[in-house]
Amino acid sequence: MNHAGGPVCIKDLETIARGVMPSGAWGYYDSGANDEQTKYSNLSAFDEYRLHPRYLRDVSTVSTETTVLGQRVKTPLGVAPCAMHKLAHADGELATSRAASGHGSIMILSTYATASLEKVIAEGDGSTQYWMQLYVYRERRVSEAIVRRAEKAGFKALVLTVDAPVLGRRLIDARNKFNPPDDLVLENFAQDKESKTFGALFGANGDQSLSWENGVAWLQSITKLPIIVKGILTKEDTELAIKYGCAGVIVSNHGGRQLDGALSSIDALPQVVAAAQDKLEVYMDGGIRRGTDIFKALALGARAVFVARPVLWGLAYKGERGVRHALGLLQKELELTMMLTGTTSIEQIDRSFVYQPVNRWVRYNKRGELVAKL
Ligand SMILES: Cc1cc2nc3c(=O)[nH]c(=O)nc-3n(C[C@H](O)[C@H](O)[C@H](O)COP(=O)(O)O)c2cc1C
Ligand SMILES: O=C(O)C(=O)c1ccccc1
Repeated sequence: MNHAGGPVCIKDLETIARGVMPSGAWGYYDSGANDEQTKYSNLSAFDEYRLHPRYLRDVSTVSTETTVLGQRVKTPLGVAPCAMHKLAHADGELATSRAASGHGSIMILSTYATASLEKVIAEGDGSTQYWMQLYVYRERRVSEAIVRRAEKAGFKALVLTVDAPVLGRRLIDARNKFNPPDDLVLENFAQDKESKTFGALFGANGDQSLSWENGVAWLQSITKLPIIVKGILTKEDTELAIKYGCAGVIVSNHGGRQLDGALSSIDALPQVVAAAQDKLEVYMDGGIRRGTDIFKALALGARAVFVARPVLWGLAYKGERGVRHALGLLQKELELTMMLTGTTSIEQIDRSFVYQPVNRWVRYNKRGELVAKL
């Protein structure tokens, strides 16, 4: 592929990132769990929804402004939490933060970031909301310390990831025997060399006995920040999130990296939206690579969406400028989709703009190529 004129879509960025990243780090970013069924179905499920455009509606001005947790954001497209941005570029999360800040939406910072949360938020210009992602440790003091720092630094919400009581098995990483390089520092909590292996992060430190009571209710008891639960795929868990006073849920399967065979995010979204009944906000991530994907998720009831791998690919391509490029491409594609569907504001995007996936006829093969299925 010729990228001389610069990448024109997220797929181009993926190809470039694959070419420039060391194979171990690339494998870690790219991989899904086991057979990667869920990773691929996050992508192919979007293709099964078709759009229903309306015309002659004056689309000369389009705005993507909306509100999230009661605050205005320029766009409903944010950055999902990802561990270790420094695997992609030496500027790591600081570069991502500067790019996200210009973009004016939300950046969720991973507990396993390679820059401290104070430094990351200091790169923001005030137009972006920062949310802190948490893995809750057996040693609650460690998690509480991160909560206190996030509160003090100005983070607007806590995002509790619930789909990783144990790390999913990623075969590429197993083959590469991949572990974070020694010189990467996870700056948000103290660790020694041994405790930085993936096994230790999730085994020794993580709390596999985490529950709604000792996790979510505990967190509610120690902070006033809104709590968002990330990794919800069912109406039952959405009802529990309401019962436990959460401000929002992120419909997500962790980019297909945890339970292989889990429902794709876009397919899980409608049941979560139905159960939410406007009692909490519903966001989603997983497989967003096009403006049309964002539009479909909004049409099915998401208040905002998040992207992970496209941001990492942008970072690998050109640091801050690369992330700007990735977010800019998606933003432009969203605006184009709005104009071509006859929608000029986010509120106008509703279910009437998507067809239900009655014909499940599009599939990707393992190489990510489109194959039609009867
Ligand atoms: C390399 C990588 C690291 C991730 N690290 C975290 C993490 O630290 N915490 C978390 O909640 N989710 C993590 N995720 C999951 C993402 O937040 C997100 O749910 C998912 O990747 C979205 O799908 P997408 O990559 O198709 O956009 C990670 C994903 C990737 C690809
Ligand atoms: O890779 C992931 O999906 C993830 O959440 C993670 C974070 C830190 C270490 C290992 C895995």
